[in-house]
Amino acid sequence: MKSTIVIGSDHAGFQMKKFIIKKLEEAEYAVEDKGTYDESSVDAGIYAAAVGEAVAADPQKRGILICGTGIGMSMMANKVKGIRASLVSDLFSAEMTRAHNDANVLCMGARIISNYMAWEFAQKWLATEHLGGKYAKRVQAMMDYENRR
Ligand SMILES: O=C(CO)[C@H](O)[C@H](O)[C@H](O)COP(=O)(O)O
Repeated sequence: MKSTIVIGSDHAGFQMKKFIIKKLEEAEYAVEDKGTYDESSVDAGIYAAAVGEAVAADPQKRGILICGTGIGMSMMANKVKGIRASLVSDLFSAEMTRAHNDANVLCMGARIISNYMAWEFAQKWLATEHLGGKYAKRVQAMMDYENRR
């Protein structure tokens, strides 16, 4: 069964988010949209936290966050315990952030890449499994550090 995708954006990412939701639904993913719901100016962190908390609460879910650059979204999402959010603007990183880093949230910048690039990266990210082995040990070390703090 396909993962449920929890998605969020600020005003700068709103149009790209609409495009990605349509593509996800066409690809038969269940989508939970945490907002924002129009192009009025908002603070991205609210939506990053909402998506991060939903993904942290359910390991079956994956998150996608879109703002102007993806930077603020990734910073905020990574403050949620259990979240490994990656800012991606190329296909290789989209693959590696799953294969090596087991990222559970994908962040992209609507002022950096096109809608079609974002969908290519999202598809690659969703289709790639974590490789486990030495990479799982490294991810676990990261999570152990988070849990000790
Ligand atoms: O990093 C960001 C959010 O935390 C963004 O790139 C925002 O989308 C960007 O800062 C929004 O800028 P605006 O001038 O308010 O449109």
